[in-house]
Amino acid sequence: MSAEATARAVARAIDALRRGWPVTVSAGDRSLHLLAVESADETSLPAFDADSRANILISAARAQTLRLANQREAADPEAPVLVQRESWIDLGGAMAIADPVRDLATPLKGPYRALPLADPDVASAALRLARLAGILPAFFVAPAPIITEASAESAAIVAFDGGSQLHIATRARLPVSAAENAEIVAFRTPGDPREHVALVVGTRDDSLPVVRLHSECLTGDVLGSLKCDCGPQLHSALHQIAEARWGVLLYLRQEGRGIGLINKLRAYALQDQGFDTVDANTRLGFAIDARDFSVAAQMLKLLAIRDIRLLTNNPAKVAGLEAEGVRVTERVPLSIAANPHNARYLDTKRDRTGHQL
Ligand SMILES: Nc1nc2c(ncn2[C@@H]2O[C@H](COP(=O)(O)OP(=O)(O)OP(=O)(O)O)[C@@H](O)[C@H]2O)c(=O)[nH]1
Ligand SMILES: [Zn+2]
Repeated sequence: MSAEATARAVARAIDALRRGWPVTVSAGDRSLHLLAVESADETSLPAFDADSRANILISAARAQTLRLANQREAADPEAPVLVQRESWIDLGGAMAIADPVRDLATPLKGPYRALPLADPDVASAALRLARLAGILPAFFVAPAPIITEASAESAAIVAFDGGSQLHIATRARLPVSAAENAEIVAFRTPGDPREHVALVVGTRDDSLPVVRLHSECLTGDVLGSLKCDCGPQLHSALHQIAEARWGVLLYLRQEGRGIGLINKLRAYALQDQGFDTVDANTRLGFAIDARDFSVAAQMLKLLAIRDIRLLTNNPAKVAGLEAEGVRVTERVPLSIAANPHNARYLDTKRDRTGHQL
């Protein structure tokens, strides 16, 4: 299959997962037939697994909270773990395994036992697919081969994130309140519905552009959430770029550090229970930061920009760009005054995710 065909297969599998349809993830002749726990219901589950024998695939990070009786601790929080299906684990029980927000309300049953995984690479790709679909990383695994709605290859799922075949779809003048002289450039990847954009501000010349990589935050960017610093960072970045000779704001559709809006809001519900932003992601079964900044490097390349001054407090953004051949000649900090609602979040970024101010 061509790269575009395999990417399309991944897109179909993402769509199927969100609709609650079973999918197959495979590598060569090794396959897992899966039904997402989050989108399963009283009709789809018995159709998928008539004898209630489907084991449940989750990530190591989530398994750690569930305290599986015989699990060895995995170094990788996103490593796959297969939980043995016990007779008392019905759909509600599976949801309690999948969704940490319910941990306080549903005192967890147990003990849970881990089973050996025959194809950990295929299972890992399945967990990654759940993240791309913006659902909880938890699946029923069919005990025997079945026919599913969509089938994706594990290598294509891994490649999907990188924005292969990214291209400029269109561009237009877009005067904004921070800068009347601006142009919006829209990017597209076949098969990936996330449309990233760049706002090129000012008139390009030989000087180094000031660049900001901004990951989408609906709550902060649009609703003015006080829980994070995204909205003020977005506006401050636009003004700083406008004050420079020229520059670019890349608006990356990586809501919730790449776990999607609904999973981010689940992380907020966990923060209401007392967990910080790092532990909330881990309890959901995700990495602390699931973003891939190589797509930003590709966008810069398509804009013919190689050397930049980068507005950020996050060294991972500098490293992510440099690994893809962008030269960050200077990191310019972007600090925002704290408020009572985001002070802990900003402290956590400084203390636990290496942000520098
Ligand atoms: N999962 C999760 N995502 C969050 C949370 N708070 C904010 N975000 C997301 O974090 C991203 C904001 O990160 P950025 O401002 O781009 O980058 P950063 O890593 O903080 O680095 P800077 O460049 O220093 O701002 C957005 O996608 C937000 O939706 C949270 O508590 N949990
Ligand atoms: Zn935010």
